[in-house]
Amino acid sequence: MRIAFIGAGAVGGWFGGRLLEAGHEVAYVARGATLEALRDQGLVLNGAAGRPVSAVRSAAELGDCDVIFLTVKATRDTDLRALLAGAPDAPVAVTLNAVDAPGRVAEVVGRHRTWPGVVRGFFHHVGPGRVDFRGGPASYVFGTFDGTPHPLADRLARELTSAGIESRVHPQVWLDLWEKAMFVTCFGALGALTSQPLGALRTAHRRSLRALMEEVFAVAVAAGVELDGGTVDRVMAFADRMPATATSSMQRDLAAGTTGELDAQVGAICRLGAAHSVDVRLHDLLLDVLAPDLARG
Ligand SMILES: NC(=O)C1=CN([C@@H]2O[C@H](COP(=O)(O)OP(=O)(O)OC[C@H]3O[C@@H](n4cnc5c(N)ncnc54)[C@H](OP(=O)(O)O)[C@@H]3O)[C@@H](O)[C@H]2O)C=CC1
Ligand SMILES: CC(C)(CO)C(=O)C(=O)O
Repeated sequence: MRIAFIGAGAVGGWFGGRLLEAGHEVAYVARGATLEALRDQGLVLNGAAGRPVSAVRSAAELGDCDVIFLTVKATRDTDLRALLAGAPDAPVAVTLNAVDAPGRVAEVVGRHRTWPGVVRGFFHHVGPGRVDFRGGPASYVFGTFDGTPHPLADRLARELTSAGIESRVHPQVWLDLWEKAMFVTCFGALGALTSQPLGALRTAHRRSLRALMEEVFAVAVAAGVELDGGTVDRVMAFADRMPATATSSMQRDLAAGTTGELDAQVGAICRLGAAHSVDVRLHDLLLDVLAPDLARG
């Protein structure tokens, strides 16, 4: 397959690198030092030798491809319309940790071309064109926007799995998207507040972690997402299985002094809570403490 990635960071770098190793044609939209590094040294996974890969400045330069992965972060500066301008007419597989990201992509390319998806695994962008995998499942669960089967989606799932990224098409991908949000938003924000990794959050701060997840559950249900009653237990059990030293990318961004995806993750829960009259006071408090400017709008 010919697969494009908009964003050559942790997730885009790892996924593209594995697909390259499996013999697929991969092209990146990148910028600055990452663009130069990809052109000069190729893509480096876990410190191995660089693999040559195609890299361009904009989606309009990509040429035909089967699927476009959107692998940028959902920060306040992320301009999806600009990133997708002139992109080839292919499905856009979304990897962003933000429950409203697929809807925003669909506003640009249409629902028929938007595949919401969920990445699991701990990927680190360790330098321009350099990515490390630091454990977890390395998986991608995705689906079409309305759950309609699509042969190309089935093929992508097979090819990703053969390339070492466990993948499947989920007929109700929104359930998984919210389940992932429950994990990453709660552990990332609580981790940022306490400056602790997952191991401490699921022990010393277990009650708070669970209470945050219960707020996300209530918002999802109020928004019409039919999560089952065992969801919070399942997400806590997932948190128990992940590495104790794990931190979320949002937590690391906050520690580095930027708000990163705080608005797209915590802010989204606050906004949806307000829209559906759900009490999300813990999320409101986190936003207020971690980024008072964002909380004030
Ligand atoms: N990292 C992880 O383990 C996981 C991340 N996720 C989610 O996946 C998404 C991507 O995260 P992650 O890969 O960690 O993020 P990274 O910051 O590592 O990668 C994003 C990349 O997008 C690039 N980018 C941003 N804007 C542009 C632009 N206008 N043109 C070209 N390139 C651009 C950045 O470039 P530059 O380097 O120049 O800033 C960066 O290389 C996020 O929503 C995250 O929450 C989900 C599961 C796991
Ligand atoms: C926590 C993690 C690694 C889980 O996959 C993640 O999604 C992130 O860091 O953004």
